[in-house]
Amino acid sequence: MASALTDKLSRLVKEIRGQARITESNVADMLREVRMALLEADVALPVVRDFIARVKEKALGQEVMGSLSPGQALVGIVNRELSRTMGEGVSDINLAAQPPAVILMAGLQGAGKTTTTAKLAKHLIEKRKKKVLTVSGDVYRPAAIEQLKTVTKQAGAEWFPSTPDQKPADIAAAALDYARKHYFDVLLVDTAGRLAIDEVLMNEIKGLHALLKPVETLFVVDAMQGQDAINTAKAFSDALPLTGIILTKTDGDSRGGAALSVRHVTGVPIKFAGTSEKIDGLEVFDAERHAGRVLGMGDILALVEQVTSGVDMAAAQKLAAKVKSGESFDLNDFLGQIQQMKQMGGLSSLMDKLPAQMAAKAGTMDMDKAERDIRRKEGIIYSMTPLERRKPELIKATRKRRIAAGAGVQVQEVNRMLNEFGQMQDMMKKMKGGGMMKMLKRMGGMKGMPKMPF
Ligand SMILES: Nc1nc2c(ncn2[C@@H]2O[C@H](COP(=O)(O)OP(=O)(O)OP(=O)(O)O)[C@@H](O)[C@H]2O)c(=O)[nH]1
Repeated sequence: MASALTDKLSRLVKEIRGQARITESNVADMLREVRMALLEADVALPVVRDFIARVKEKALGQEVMGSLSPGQALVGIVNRELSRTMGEGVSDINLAAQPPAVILMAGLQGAGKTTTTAKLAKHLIEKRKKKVLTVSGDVYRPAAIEQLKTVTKQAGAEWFPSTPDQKPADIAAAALDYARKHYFDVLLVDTAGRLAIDEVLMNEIKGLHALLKPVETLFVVDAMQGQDAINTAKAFSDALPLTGIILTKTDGDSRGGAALSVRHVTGVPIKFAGTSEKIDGLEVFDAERHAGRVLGMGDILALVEQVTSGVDMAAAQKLAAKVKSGESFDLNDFLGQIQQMKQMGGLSSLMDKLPAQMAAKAGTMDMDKAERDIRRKEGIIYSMTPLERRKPELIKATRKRRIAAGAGVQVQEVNRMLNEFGQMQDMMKKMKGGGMMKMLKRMGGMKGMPKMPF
């Protein structure tokens, strides 16, 4: 799905290149694709509509900078707007209250509240150096209290006992009293999972909120939850003054569009993301990374930007034309290619941006070694005269020794470089195209990669 969208978008990026402005007509198709991508990622329809309208408003009439096409500029706007929407106000847990600061956890059944309560306890102990007490107000699911006890122990926090025959309000009051008397900094209150349509249970959690006056009321929501997330979030945020969202199960294979819907209707920040079932599987929410995932593009946008901003298009095209016309590829051209790659941030930086499956294939290469090798080659070429760069076959043994000394390498290395260069020249003749251009174009043709805009 992800690569299909990337393919579509990059095709459209290519189609509308060469126009100086973003207009209604040149981006209509692209916006349609973005809309489809968001719907496929389970973002709720009203949220998609609103989002597209905002992007359009931002984008229309915008001048397109430098070598970017309107399509590329638009993809950039979409991505930035998506992360801005999800990322604004992102912050750690607010503990600015007379201790104990109470944190109330709310959400649907199975959203991951109990697990997340313990993860949060661990986070507050380790990162904020707090003394943390947990308590379960879930008197409906018999195993829930025991589950919280077990995970609290794993987190290294203290657990306050409760039993299924107690009222949640009584449990909460007793826990709060205990936390005060024993100087706890934070009291985490886990609650029963409830459906928003269950009025009795919704009233119960409202009562808990009134009693505990929590500094944080966190809505725990499963990233795998589809279109319905918007209704759930709305009902919870109507009933409770939510202060933040924790998105769980982001390690699942959903595209996590629920995040955008939930953020949109509640207006509160997504503070953390659950990344595994384990106790340490909690991360501060990274809006940018999540935006890429919702769009299904990974770091591809960054790569497009890097490639298009780094490559001197004119030089690359000249080189391609030169080789195509049968003129020979010389060491000056080779040097030019090395320099272009450096401008793009070097090999390892390019590799970092590749989609996971390609990066895994490339992972067997020793990047540091490859980059060192390229730098040495560059040094060797710099020690040659312009004529030698054009016609390396003229280089005699004595000159080779001089060149090696100039570049600070062994003569064998100069020989190896010249041999490799010879092989490359042969390959170029066969390919009838520029090396770097060809490589980029090939990358563009690969699954999951954008077509290059030339
Ligand atoms: N993979 C993954 N699993 C998670 C994550 N968070 C929670 N889970 C799992 O989701 C399931 C439900 O989690 P619970 O913490 O029991 O959910 P709950 O909201 O307390 O459930 P109720 O008490 O029934 O309302 C458990 O199997 C957890 O291990 C996460 O971030 N990633």
